[in-house]
Amino acid sequence: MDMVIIYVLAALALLLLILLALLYRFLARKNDYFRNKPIPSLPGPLLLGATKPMMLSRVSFTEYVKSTYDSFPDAKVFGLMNTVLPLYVLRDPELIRKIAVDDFDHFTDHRPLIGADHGDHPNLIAVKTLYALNGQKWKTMRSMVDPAFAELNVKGMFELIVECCEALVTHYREQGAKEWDVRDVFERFSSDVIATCAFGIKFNSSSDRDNEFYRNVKKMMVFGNFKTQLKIAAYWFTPWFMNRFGIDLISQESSDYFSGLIKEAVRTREASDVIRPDMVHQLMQLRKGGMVTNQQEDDQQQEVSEVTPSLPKVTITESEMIGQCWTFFFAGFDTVSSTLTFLAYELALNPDVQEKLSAEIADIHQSLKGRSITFEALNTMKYLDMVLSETLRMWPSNPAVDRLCVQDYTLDDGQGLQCLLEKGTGVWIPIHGIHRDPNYYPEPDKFDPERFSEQRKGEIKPYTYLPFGIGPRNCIGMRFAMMELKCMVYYLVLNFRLERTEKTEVPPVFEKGYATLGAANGMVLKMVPK
Ligand code: HEM
Repeated sequence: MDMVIIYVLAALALLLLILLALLYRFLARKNDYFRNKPIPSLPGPLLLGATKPMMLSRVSFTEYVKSTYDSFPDAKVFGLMNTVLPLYVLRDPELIRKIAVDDFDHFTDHRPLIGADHGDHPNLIAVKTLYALNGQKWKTMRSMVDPAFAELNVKGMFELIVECCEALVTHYREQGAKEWDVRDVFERFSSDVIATCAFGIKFNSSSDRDNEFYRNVKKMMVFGNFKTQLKIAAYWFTPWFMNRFGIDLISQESSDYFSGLIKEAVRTREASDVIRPDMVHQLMQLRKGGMVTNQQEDDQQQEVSEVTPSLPKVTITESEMIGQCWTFFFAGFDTVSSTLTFLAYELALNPDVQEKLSAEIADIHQSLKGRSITFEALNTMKYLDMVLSETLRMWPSNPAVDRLCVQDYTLDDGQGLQCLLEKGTGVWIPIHGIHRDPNYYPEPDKFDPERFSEQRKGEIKPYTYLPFGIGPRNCIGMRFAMMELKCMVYYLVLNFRLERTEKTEVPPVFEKGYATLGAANGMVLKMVPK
């Protein structure tokens, strides 16, 4: 009897060994993906691939993109394994154009970084944001929300942003000349703008420092903790499982709080006919009116118009509406606050640039004779635009953007390089590497807004300046972001001189791991009221 048990156990152990060996062989083959490709590639261990240092949070995403970009100075494209996914890293601007613009229909999707909308579980919100949607659902949603980000509608939100800027400078002026962690200053600002523009509620997080909205934002926007990193890994490896069981990136508590705010705003407005020029209003209009589209109907939410049956009328559901307001968090919180943080840092380190910008702002302020800044006046400020453009070149908040290949594609540079990109593989556009490449930007580590002057901006090679991404899937919030950033910089420089202190970390230390650009230890600067 004992012998039987021993045999069974031995057989099971053998079976396990065989399974492990097969798994090892499968993963090893996968990891060897680029061996027979006509392009160079970066080696890496099984499972973590060449992205190991970033996945183990030993380096920041920004540093990782730069070092890998520099690994193959003569290659137009190279390969690396991002965990178990083969990624083609495009170094050549022409190939970037081909993939992200000309042949976009082969690369319409993102990898499932924060989940993929395979089902319609009511718990899931992150996967309903525009960034996470893929395929036809993305196309339909993008064309629906596009008008909300058009110039006229963005301009409608200008006054709301001015109110946030004025509240911020009033508070910090009252504190006198003092050192501040400007990352914290701008995160509070970013949160107030999202509250007023996307959720329809006013907060002043500079003076009311412990308000519930900001507290909830801070709780939610922590992506570095173990639990969240584990969820992100699970979205990559088993997106269908996460969706099937409704496991969202956002905790249930945060989801309930923010969704509740939007539902409440909708109820109040429906009851009172109040019109506020914000995103809730835009999306409510969309819900009421729907949108006529020629796109294929593959979505339960599409209704066929009675008048023109061939043109389905698409409306937005409540959970999709909530998802689009959430987009502001995922896409517009860190991006805006980190750009402002690094802009303030550069102004403190480059007093000549700060002085020139201050002079332009003072001129405009004088011409307004004490009135608040206007949308039109802001857009006449050329030097402000140059300073912001240079900040976004040196410090793009998204160091790289990705695309997922949805149909086999032959990459052809027209000069002998031909390489098959299979469906399911990924593509990276290494923005930070390109922006710091001396071939495109001489002295790339120098903060020099003159690169974007009327005389010199023509020297910038097409497809080498990509802070907002590229092609039909670029940043839909670009206009909104530029307005928000410029408005804040106007008020900041009008009211304060920014100074470097002993506590200012030069160069800055970046947050480690797979995250957008962020100053790990904050960014201490002195704000001296003028
Ligand atoms: C400094 C500010 C910002 C920067 C640098 C920035 C940059 C980017 C980049 C690089 C992408 C990916 C584009 C691509 O893959 O080609 C993106 C996507 C996106 N951004 Fe922004 N962004 C900023 C602010 C905002 C704001 C304020 C919003 C407002 C909601 C926003 C909404 C979005 C959305 C919805 C997407 C996904 C678009 C899609 O997949 O169709 N962004 N952004």
